[in-house]
Amino acid sequence: MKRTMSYGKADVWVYRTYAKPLTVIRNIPESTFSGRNNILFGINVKVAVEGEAFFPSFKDGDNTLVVATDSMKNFILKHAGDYQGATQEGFLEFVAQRFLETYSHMTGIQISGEQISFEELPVPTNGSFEPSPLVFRYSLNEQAGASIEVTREKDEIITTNHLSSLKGLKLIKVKGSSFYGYVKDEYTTLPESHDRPLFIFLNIDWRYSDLEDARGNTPVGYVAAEQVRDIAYTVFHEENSPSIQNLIYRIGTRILERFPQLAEVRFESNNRTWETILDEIPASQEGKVFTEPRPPYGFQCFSMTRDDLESEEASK
Ligand SMILES: O=c1[nH]c(=O)c2[nH]c(=O)[nH]c2[nH]1
Repeated sequence: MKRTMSYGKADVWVYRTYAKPLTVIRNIPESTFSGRNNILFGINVKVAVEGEAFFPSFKDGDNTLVVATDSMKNFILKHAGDYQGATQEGFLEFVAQRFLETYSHMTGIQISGEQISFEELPVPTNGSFEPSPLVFRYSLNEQAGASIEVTREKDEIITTNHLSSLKGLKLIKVKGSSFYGYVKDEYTTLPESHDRPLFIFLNIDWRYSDLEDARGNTPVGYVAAEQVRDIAYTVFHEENSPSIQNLIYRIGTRILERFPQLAEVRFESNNRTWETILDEIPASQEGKVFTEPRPPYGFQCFSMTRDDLESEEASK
């Protein structure tokens, strides 16, 4: 069995100003997103390096070949200035390739990032409002993520894995969700609900058929996390859900329909349905009062490929 052995640096906060803008995005009906100006390109990077050459550092305390993780941090930051592209995926792959080119005893790099989002702020400009090109607001909302694996094989450096993601999307739908018809046995205490305030946390991952689209180097090939977010909330808005399981299936179907360049979509959802405290408020048409649910929470995991889409279309 292959041993686990890697080391690296996490929480490498990279802020690059005036990176190449991300333009030419595929237009989809669910989203007004048309690109990122990348005036601020911020990523929290984690890198892990692999190589048999590091074994003596673990076994014998021999640091001869150890590249200090502090130097890895500097390496990442320095290369943020050299990156010519417009996407997180492209940047991470670029850095990983440079690591293998620079240090011949490294054989594999696993690198991931979470984009730090800075929101545009409208400022009065020529009689209306335009986004300030100078001041941005740090956002604690959902984030775009990416992970890339690059390996040395003989004399070649190849990218062996990639995944893009949207992390921590939190959506509440105040009515129009149900959950009933499930198994009833001696363990069941949950009342059926025909209209619940459905609060969900979503992590969505997607994989491209062709990595060149993920790099952002092909016209309309890149799928922005903002567009995936917009599809997720639009489907939630449009359709009444009988369960989170079915909701994520429908979101996945829509994502695969809109983006033929994707091979796979994966979900991890959390059920954070609010607890109802007051079902009716006197003198209010339909107001209620809710609070946070008590732990524990439920979750769903599901992955879909284009085969699911084809069988979905065949059954229509
Ligand atoms: O959408 C849901 N799916 C479940 O499987 C489940 N189980 C549960 O208790 N509540 C819910 N909600």
